[in-house]
Amino acid sequence: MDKKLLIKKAFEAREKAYVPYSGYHVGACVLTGRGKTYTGCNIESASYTPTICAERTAIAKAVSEGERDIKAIAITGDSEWTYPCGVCRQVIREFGKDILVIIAKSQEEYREYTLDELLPNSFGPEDLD
Ligand SMILES: O=c1ccn([C@H]2C[C@H](O)[C@@H](CO)O2)c(=O)[nH]1
Repeated sequence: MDKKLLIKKAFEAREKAYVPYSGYHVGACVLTGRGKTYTGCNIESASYTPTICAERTAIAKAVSEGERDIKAIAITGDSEWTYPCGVCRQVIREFGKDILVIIAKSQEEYREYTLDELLPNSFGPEDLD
């Protein structure tokens, strides 16, 4: 897995963030089992609540292209370390507990977690079997 490439793509996606209200830019890049990447940025709305986070933009792009086998997601934002919000953790969880979540401060400095570490004891699709 080319983690550096995922991080680079997340940084590029962050530049596309549409954030007229918060001014807070976030970028994400998903890697799938077939080796494909899908990027996302946050997209805000004048009525605020429809705002979609970068992570969910990237996941929506992957899934809507038929790619549900998500292996990793790299995230970068305007904080030194930008961690995914609770809603995004749950959305990532939908596609697996072992997904690698890379929180990137820069191209060189990043932290790695499994989704299960970020959202322990989670509720997921198996609960509805
Ligand atoms: O993990 C996160 C946290 C926040 N945001 C966005 C939502 C909103 O546009 C802005 C400020 O919350 O950052 C993300 O995209 N991902």
